[in-house]
Amino acid sequence: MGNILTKIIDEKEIEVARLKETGLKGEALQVTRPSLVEQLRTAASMSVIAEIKRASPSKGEINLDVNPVEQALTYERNGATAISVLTDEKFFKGRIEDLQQVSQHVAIPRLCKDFMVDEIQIDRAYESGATVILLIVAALSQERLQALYTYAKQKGLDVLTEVHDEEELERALAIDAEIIGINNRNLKTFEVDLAVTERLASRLDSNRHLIISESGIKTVADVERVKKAGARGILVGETLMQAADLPETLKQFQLTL
Ligand SMILES: O=P(O)(O)OC[C@@H](O)[C@@H](O)c1c[nH]c2ccccc12
Repeated sequence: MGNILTKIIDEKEIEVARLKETGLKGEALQVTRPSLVEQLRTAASMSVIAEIKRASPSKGEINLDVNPVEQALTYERNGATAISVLTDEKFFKGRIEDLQQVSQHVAIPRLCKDFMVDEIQIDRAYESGATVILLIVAALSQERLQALYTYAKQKGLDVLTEVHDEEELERALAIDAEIIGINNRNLKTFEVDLAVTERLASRLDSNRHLIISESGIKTVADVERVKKAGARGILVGETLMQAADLPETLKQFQLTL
């Protein structure tokens, strides 16, 4: 306890209370909503979920001046499977408006990357054009995990269920999660190790579960490594936000499966 994840979750509870007071728009953006599951299942090459990430608690500033729409369009043009938009303001310097704008400009799936603790955040993500939400197993009781998962699926959203160790993986399997994100970064200590993907993916049937390796992917060798472990997709933020040649880097990561 006393780690960054607990701190973020405490902050989210406050944000949710505020959100409930203000209320939502009550109308969703009229945008196409392609299925990420479908894309992952049929892809012949490594799927890249490319992230819009200005800053993070572990790295500080990453790219504060980014234009989210321009960045998302570059991702889409160069073969990204989906766009991940960090919408947390306090710790990641994102905003929900980034997701709204990106959703109006790209046709590929959009992941609302935030710390979901309440249904109202899922409603807001949907209104803002998301097609996928993230659920972090470490941040939720089993009961809340199940409830939020069911709620999101009922709205037609895909769910990326994030795990970091064996116990969390068991909990993800218990709710029958289909897309499993293995986070190489420990959200409590910030330590990054691609061996986490290797260890946890070896416990999964990669035909049944869609495995996404998340965080710390920097080189084509890293992509090779998680591909060998059974990943169908990778979630990449920092490396793409800081790439000297973004189109080239992004294309290189799309290894044939
Ligand atoms: O910038 P990286 O190391 O490529 O990581 C991207 C993504 O995996 C990371 O942003 C992330 C994974 N899970 C999260 C949960 C909350 C916030 C952020 C994350």
